[in-house]
This record gives sequence, structure tokens and C-alpha cells, in this order.
Amino acid sequence: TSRFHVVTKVYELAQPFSFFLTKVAGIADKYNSTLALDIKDILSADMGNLVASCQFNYMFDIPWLVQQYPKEFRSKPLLIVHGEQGPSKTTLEAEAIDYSNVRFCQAKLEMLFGTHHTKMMLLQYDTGMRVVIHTSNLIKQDWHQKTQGIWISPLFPKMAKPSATEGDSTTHFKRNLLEYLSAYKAYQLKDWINNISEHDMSTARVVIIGSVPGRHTGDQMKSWGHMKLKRVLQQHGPSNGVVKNWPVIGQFSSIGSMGANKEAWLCGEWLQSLSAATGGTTLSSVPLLKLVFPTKDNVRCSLEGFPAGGSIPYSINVAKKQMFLHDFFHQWRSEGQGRSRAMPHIKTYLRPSPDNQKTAWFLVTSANLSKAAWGALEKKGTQLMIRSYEIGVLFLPKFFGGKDLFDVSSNFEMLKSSTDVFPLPFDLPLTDYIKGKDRPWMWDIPYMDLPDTNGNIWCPG
Ligand SMILES: O=C(O)c1cnc2c(C(=O)O)cccc2c1O
Repeated sequence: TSRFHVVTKVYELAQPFSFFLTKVAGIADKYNSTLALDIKDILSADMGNLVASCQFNYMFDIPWLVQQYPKEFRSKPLLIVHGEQGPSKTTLEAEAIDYSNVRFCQAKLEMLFGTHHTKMMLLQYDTGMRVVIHTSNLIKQDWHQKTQGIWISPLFPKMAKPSATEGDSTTHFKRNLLEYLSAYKAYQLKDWINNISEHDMSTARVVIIGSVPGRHTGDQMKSWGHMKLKRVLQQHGPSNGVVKNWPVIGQFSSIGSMGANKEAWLCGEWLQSLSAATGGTTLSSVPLLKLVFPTKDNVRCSLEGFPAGGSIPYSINVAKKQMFLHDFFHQWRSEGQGRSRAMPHIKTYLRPSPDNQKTAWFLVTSANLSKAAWGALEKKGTQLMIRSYEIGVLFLPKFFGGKDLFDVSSNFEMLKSSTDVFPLPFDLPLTDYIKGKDRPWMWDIPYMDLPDTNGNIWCPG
């Protein structure tokens, strides 16, 4: 067992945040070293001697997934938590016909247009368990040439006696994880819920920000979505005096319908939560909002070419109703991490300093820019309506050595040499869209004027 202790140490040494990007095929090796992981690294025996696992996700290729486990783990119990219904559920279950160790749990989706976006691994070893929260579907292409994010927990040891309240961290990680899993009300998750209560998760330093479908009222309203993030930032975030002139950055790979103007939800509701701080926010200063979303040419010139856009499902029918949104957009650029051509499927949100050297917090999550994911207030702000399952982890300086701010950089050389600089997935300052030239990527219109990396054009439909 000394072997994986060493490896665990290496991961934790790489950086205290345990925040990694996925390896990208076709870029220089140096960009795929200690700060990047492949799914095989996560499932490796170096991380622990697997006994059972549970995979929450949106898209699955079961035969491919089983192959990503070391062969000695491929017949261990594997529970798949998905949101498929009817025929697509039957198809998914048929994929596992040859794997008697694979079981399924269908997450209930009672809100129209809701999806099961959550991407999480529960990994039970003989000596404890790990939780992995990430942004990749369980299909080969999501781990090949995209920019994706991964948080890996420390190894959580088993406790002498089970307890749902003991063995928690200052960030209430265990309680929040149990609340999230209980919200499924799924009998197939009972054993995993019991399992988690048997583990000591006091070393977890991130805060869980989850979404579950429903119309949440009372205390529940602040347990999910943007209202959870708001409450956490008000309690444990930066002081308003420090951040009041700092921008909020949102970076995502899909966009929902925002309504008629920015006041409807984006700035009137969502930004109010993301700009929350301790010491109350002065109403007058609506903070600067900057959004990162790939241009058509970012996609065209990417490693995958136009097909990368198959995972960036922004529809022209949604885009044309919200041209106001595109004024906030900036290009995808990640020169420091060698990933300018690895299109983002990662979703991240942060509050960087104007000089781009610091951030007050950082969130990596499955949640795109949509009301379905983050929630929309209803009934004069007395209930939060959420359609989808989402989960993410929030990094707050307070829980990483009691600091006020994180130093940040996307520069690989800088990150390699210093352990407590937060590794950004993209470059700051952001890169504007070129006026009169750049358009946001939209996946359901043709592009036939210029060839992509592979010499192809794009003709959807
Ligand atoms: O990772 C995800 O949760 C996710 C969800 N949805 C889609 C869609 C769609 O919803 O049509 C199209 C293409 C890719 C994705 C995707 O990657």
C-alpha cells in the first residue's frame, strides 16, 4: 500500500487544490504532465485498490468506460446514475448486457427540459474512498482533445463507527454530499449513502455547489444553484470592499435562453448571486460581467475542427433572441496551458482582480449558463425553480490556509514551479471577439466559407 500513498502524496504535492485538467492528445508533453490527468489515471490502482464505484454522468459508452478501469477492477460492482428515459434508457441498459457487475439508477427528471448533467465518481477502495467531481462525459471523445476540469478528493478513510454528522469538514462537504444524494430519492443510492456516512471527510476543503430539480422554498432555496453560491459567498467569500470593482467571469460550453434582456435573469438575478460578498453588496455597483464562449473560428481552428462544436450546443434559435448576451463574450484562449485549440467543455466561474493576478474564488462545475442549471427565482423570490441535476466544487481562499485571495496563473512554467498558485484553465486578460468578424459558435448552422483543421466544412441538419 506504500505505492499509492506515494502517488497520493505526489498528487497533493502537485498543488493543494487537487484541481486538474484532462490530458489532451496532440499538444506538447509538458502541457500534459503533473497538472493533467486521463480517466485511466483517475481509475488507476495507484489511487487505491478499487472495491466498487458509482459513475454519475450525462453521456455513457459502457464498453469504453469498463475498458478505462484497470483489468483487475473491470468486474467490480459499477453503478451508473443517468437521466435517460424510455427508449434511450432501454438502449443504455442494453449496452451493459455483457457486464453483470453493472447496475443502473435512473435519476428522476420531473421538470420539463431537465437533464442529468452531474459528472461525479464515487470510488470505494479497501482502505477508504474518494470523490471525483469533473466535467467530462464518459465517452472517448470527451477525454481526447478538449479542455475539461477534474477535482479529486483526498483519500477519505473509513471511520470506526458510521455517522452522518461526524467526520465532516469545515466546508460541510460530507453533509452537502449526503443532502445531494438523498435528493435523488433513489433506492439504488442507499448503499452509497450509507457508505459515505462511514467515511471521515474532514480533509475536504472545497464547498459543494449542487443543483437538483424542483421548486425549492424556505431553507432549501439557499441549498441549491445560484442561491447556494450566493449564501456561501456572503458567509465565507471576499469582503465587499475588496471585490466591489472586480469583474465576474463565466466560462461555459452551452447557453440557455436568457429572456428578453440582461435584467431579466443574467444581471438581475444570476450576477447578483455571483457577485455576493461578505459585508453585503452595495446595490449601486452592478459588477462587470465577462463571459468566455468560443467563436466560430476558435472551433474551426481547434484540434478537432468543426466536430468540436458537436459538444458546444448553442442553437441559432436561442442565440437570435438574445443578441445582448454576445456583447459580454470573449474568445477561448489558453496559450499558457497549451490548450487554445482544445475546445472547452469545462465550465468555470471566478472573481479575478483587475490586474489578473488574483481571484477571490473559483468554481468548476457541470453547470452551463442556463436557468435550468442555476435556477430561476419565482413567486417574488420565494422559490427557486431548477430543472437539472448539476454539481461543482467551489475553492475559497479561507479554506486553503486562511488567505484572503488566491494567486492565479494559466502559465504552465509558473504553475510547474510554484505549488500554491491556482491553475487557471484559460488566459487572463481575456481576448475580445474581433469586432465585425467574430461570431459565437452556433452548432446548427452551416459554415462553408473556410475549411477547418481537417480541411472540412460544417453542414449540420
Ligand atoms: O456534457 C453534457 O452534460 C452535455 C449535455 N448536453 C449536450 C448536448 C445537448 O443537450 O443537446 C449536445 C452536445 C453535448 C452535450 C453535452 O456534452
